[in-house]
Amino acid sequence: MNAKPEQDRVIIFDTTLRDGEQSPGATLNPEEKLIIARQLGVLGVDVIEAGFAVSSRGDFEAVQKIAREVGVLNGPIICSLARAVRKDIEAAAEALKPAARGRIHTFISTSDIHLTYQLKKTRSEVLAIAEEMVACAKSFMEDVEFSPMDATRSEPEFLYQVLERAIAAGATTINIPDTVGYLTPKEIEKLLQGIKQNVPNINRAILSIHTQNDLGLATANALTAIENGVRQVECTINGIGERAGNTALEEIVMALDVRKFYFNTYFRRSSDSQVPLTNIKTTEIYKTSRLVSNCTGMLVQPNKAIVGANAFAHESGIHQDGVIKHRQTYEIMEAASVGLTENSIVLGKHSGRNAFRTRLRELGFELNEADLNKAFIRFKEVADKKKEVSDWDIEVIVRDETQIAVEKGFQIEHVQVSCGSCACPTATVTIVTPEGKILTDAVVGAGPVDAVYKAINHLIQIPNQLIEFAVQSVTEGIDALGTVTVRLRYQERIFSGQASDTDIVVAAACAHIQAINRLYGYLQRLGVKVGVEKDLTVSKY
Ligand SMILES: CC(=O)SCCNC(=O)CCNC(=O)[C@H](O)C(C)(C)COP(=O)(O)OP(=O)(O)OC[C@H]1O[C@@H](n2cnc3c(N)ncnc32)[C@H](O)[C@@H]1OP(=O)(O)O
Ligand SMILES: CC(C)C(=O)C(=O)O
Ligand SMILES: [Mg+2]
Repeated sequence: MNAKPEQDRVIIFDTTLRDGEQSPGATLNPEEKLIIARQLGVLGVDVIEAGFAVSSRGDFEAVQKIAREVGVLNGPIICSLARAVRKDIEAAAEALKPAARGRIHTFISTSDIHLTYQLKKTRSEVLAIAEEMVACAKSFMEDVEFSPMDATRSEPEFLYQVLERAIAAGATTINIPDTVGYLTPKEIEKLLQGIKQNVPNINRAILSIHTQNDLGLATANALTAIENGVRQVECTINGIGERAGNTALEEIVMALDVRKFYFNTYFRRSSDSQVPLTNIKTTEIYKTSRLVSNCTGMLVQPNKAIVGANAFAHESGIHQDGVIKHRQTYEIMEAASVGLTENSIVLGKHSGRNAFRTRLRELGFELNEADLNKAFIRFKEVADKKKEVSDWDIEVIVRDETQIAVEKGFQIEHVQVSCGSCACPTATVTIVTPEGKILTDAVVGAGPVDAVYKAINHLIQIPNQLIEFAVQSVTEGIDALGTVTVRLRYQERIFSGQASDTDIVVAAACAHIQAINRLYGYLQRLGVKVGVEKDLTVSKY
């Protein structure tokens, strides 16, 4: 029995934890994935693609944990990706067992370029595999999604045949991926009309779209797809994903919200209906965006629609004049609608626990007593250095003090640099190894951060190449918290770290050690011995 397609709203299928995690360097451990999945649940997504269960032990564990803890009754559907390969489908089914509602998403390419060069299979072989593997997934669960990879470069007649067979074999959702981000909106429209006219059983499945952003058209293409009968959109927070990323959840959701009257006409409802077109709690968008950025180390560009730092900022006099006179002269949505708060109580060095806890609650953080105490101590330290502690500062403090997500490993005990126009930048760094050894080294570098990184690398002796270093001022003013993001390369893999402090050299050291710890955890899982135990300057102070 196929599911009855839902026609009156858009199903939000979040793939931050699968396609989003395919962004180079955005690798998440199971604990981090669980933290994000919980927030996606609060945000109200309909489906969480939690990972690709067969791809690694860690991803299997992540899908299973999310299925157990987030995939509860009335919670989101939890999904795992699987190639059209029996062992992938079995792994997905096993990992999804604890979910109240699970979904297997299986896929196989349909374009000739993929068939010839990647799969090395004929069209008739792919047709048979698609049918057989959808049926295999169906033998484990009712909810099965099928994607013809590279659909948008496939020969339409062959695509129609594959889709018809997949639906006949039990696919309840048919997803059309623009895998390489190639089509324009008009072409998306033509493709979808062709599918609706030429796949006789298409009405038995929910039609879905998955758009990549290689030409910057992902959101335009997904919205066009909605106008053409698509009722599920696959998207990611902040638009992260393979290469240039996927369509951003926040863009789709806010377009459907802000332009509701326009989009209503494509649904079975009156054009002035106020009923939301998605189930998303839009006021959770901003917090989710920050969480994903913090966990993945993928910075959000300031001019990013909806969640960028400038998205609600007005710089020029004419715009400021207009907004002061009447907000809607230059704003099409309220900052509060995506969860940006306006401060009424100013938090600073004289604030107490109650004000701090109240603000945390307003920002959506419910901390246990121990975490609250840790965060409060850090808050006081920051408040001693800054006039005013903003919401962004608080968010960073909560992240730094309460996230257990980052791999445990080396810790920075002490960082000191001496530099200046007449001095050789020199860093003295003390670290504590995972075994509790205290190691100190002093190194000269091209600049203070370079000296710190050289000292850390010399102490830890895990080969790595720094490929990205970015400093962002989290808040305004000379006393702002600075966030440093680093990316390290080790062989083919990239590891990221992020940390904040009013001293950017300290933030840089902490971000570097966080990335190193992720690399260290990875090497440990592979059983690779690292060189920290070698002969070094070891001192106790
Ligand atoms: C467009 C997308 O986003 S697709 C999802 C991409 N995501 C990922 O690849 C992340 C997870 N991937 C992985 O961990 C690994 O690639 C694994 C575990 C899936 C497979 O690893 P390996 O067995 O070592 O294969 P490898 O990655 O080298 O090559 C992929 C193989 O799968 C085949 N393949 C690719 N897609 C499919 C598919 N949808 N169905 C069946 N087979 C497929 C390829 O033809 C190739 O087969 P071959 O080894 O016989 O030539
Ligand atoms: C696995 C599929 C849906 C995908 O991510 C793509 O084709 O881009
Ligand atoms: Mg994709």
